[in-house]
Amino acid sequence: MITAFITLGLFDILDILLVALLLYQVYLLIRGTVAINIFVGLFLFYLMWLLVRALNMELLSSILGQFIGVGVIALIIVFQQEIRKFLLILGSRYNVNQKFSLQNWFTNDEVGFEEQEINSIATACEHMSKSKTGALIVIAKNTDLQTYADTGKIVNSRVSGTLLESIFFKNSPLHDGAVIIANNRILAARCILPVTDSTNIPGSLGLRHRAAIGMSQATDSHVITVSEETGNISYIMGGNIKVRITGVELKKFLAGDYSGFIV
Ligand SMILES: Nc1ncnc2c1ncn2[C@@H]1O[C@H](COP(=O)(O)OP(=O)(O)OP(=O)(O)O)[C@@H](O)[C@H]1O
Repeated sequence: MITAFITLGLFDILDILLVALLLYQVYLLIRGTVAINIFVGLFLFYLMWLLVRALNMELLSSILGQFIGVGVIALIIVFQQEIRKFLLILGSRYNVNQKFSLQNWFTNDEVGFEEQEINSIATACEHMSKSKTGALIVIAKNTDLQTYADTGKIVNSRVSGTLLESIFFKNSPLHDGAVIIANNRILAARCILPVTDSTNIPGSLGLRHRAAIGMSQATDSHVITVSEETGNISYIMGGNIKVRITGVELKKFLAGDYSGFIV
């Protein structure tokens, strides 16, 4: 044991750091969800197995060992959704599709949000906030949102504040569900988003906000909500929600997160 510590090399330290980083990322991913309880349960189970093995309790250790033996498969089944989310975030953060796309190597036409479009989204949200018109707007980054757009009605129109307001107008046939903005266009309306299973969301926030948080966890897109009940504007990204923001703050967030961004 002591020898092992004495021969601790550079790669061992790197190994430990990488495992710590991995565990931290897993913690960030499952923090606030029911998965954290399962994770703690499994960890305690593993510690117990180590303990009974160290105490040479043959029978118990072989029974627990049987479970540990199929542990990896059980982990994949239990954490199926989290593993999917982790790979999705990893894939879209170091983006695969766009950074390495041949098109980017040969063309220089970055399609970012123009200030005018950011302003029109923010102004529409301000108007809807004043009139207490509920809204749910997803703005794509790297992740392809076509599967989500397919759950609604395709609009495929230039980003316009007036159009956003008309879509969410209470009597409009498209007002229910979410609008998805991608590639600088309003791609679809009436879309259904995945609802988060996080347990640490204030009870005052209903399904619209839970769907916005869920979408920001499942993809790298950022989401805006306007509450029908309070008129509050919220900005959601990576599972975190900034509630009660002003139109000016919304413009600032959008400008920071999307200006010059290849969408
Ligand atoms: N999974 C979902 N995907 C897309 N839109 C959804 C989803 N869930 C709810 N919504 C939209 O949110 C609307 C309001 O839902 P709800 O009142 O439960 O949410 P809320 O967070 O309390 O919103 P508000 O503060 O506006 O009342 C629904 O009518 C629907 O348009």
